[in-house]
Amino acid sequence: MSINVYSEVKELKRVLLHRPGLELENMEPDLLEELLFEDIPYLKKAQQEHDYFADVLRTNGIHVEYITDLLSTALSKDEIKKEFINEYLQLSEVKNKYILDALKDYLLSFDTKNMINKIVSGIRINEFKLKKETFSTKVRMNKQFYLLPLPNLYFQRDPIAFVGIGIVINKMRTKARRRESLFMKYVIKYNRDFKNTPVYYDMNNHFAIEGGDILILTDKVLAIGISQRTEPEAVEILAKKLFFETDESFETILAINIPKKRAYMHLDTIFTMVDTDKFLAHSKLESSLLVYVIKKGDKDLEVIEEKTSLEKILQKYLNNGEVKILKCGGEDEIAAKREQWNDGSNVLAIKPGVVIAYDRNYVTNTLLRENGINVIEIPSSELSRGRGGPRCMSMPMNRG
Ligand SMILES: NC(=O)NCCC[C@H](N)C(=O)O
Repeated sequence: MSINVYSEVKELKRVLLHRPGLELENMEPDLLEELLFEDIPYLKKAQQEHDYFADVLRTNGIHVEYITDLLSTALSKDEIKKEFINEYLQLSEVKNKYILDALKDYLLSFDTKNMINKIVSGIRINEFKLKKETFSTKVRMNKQFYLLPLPNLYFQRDPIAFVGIGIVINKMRTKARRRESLFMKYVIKYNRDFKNTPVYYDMNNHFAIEGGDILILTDKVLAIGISQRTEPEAVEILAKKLFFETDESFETILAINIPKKRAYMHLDTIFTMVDTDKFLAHSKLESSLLVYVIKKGDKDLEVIEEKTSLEKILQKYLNNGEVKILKCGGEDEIAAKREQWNDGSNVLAIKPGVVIAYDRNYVTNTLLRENGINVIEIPSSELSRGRGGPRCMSMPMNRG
């Protein structure tokens, strides 16, 4: 099934996930801030919740793929495995030659699937002994991990984005997540099912962009958050690529300037599309917005600034007078803050008007239902501790 994503809400046919694993158990309180977590999910329950999510998708006829399986197929030959490990260790900034060599040997001692699991879960200092110890290895090893875990990998929305028939391989803003994009880079390069997928942005670019900031509103209009994680230069590079170097149908990018703070981490933390004319947003979103409208000019990008309400801007550029924005938590201020904290604004549309949402955000879910949206709830005690919802946990590859 080819890559085809020209909408946020059209029928979802194929989606990419990562089932959380031992990487969650390699977090401890002193590492949380660096690893972008506020709490430690209980792995067994997080896996049950995630399996429930995947089952809901399958029950609705959606083909679920796991990133670790796709990578495992891509790393089918020894020399590709070695190339991947080299690049991964480089990105992990392992500089000491003795440690580097030991890590390469250690990783290559596993079969491909277990090697990938090791890379995701992280490698503790007490897992193996170095053949040679020196002053510098001693100093370097005065910590808990050779390689830190990738606990955010279950948020598959962020390291990449499928756009149209192509892929944006993201340069992640934080060191904690930078290595995640490498997984898809190798899938595109070496997994034959993906060999014709054009790459619209590469992780080697200097400027950060994350998939949670990229929303495909229609086949003509994208919304991209300029956020804590996505820089304007990256938006500019992507806009030029899409408009001038591809045959994609996109004509307009609404670059939405959102507050640069954790509570507004990505555009999809505060704003998701639930139907062709309905959106769900942070209750305080509208007052704080400046939107740059980027269009394809004759030779260069044309940019104008819009400062009216987001509803009006969407009505104008989606050419749809009916656009309505529902507020996370409704009119109850405490519920709005509580449910926003638990990713109430972050739902995944699987068809126009049908969304998957966390069960704990019941005020928002009721409001959605009152507005004609069919809400499928999934359990959320543990998954929500990573500060991402159903949209963050999934990367659509095909929407019909
Ligand atoms: N698109 C999203 O908002 N993804 C959620 C990412 C949460 C993760 N703990 C992070 O801080 O990157």
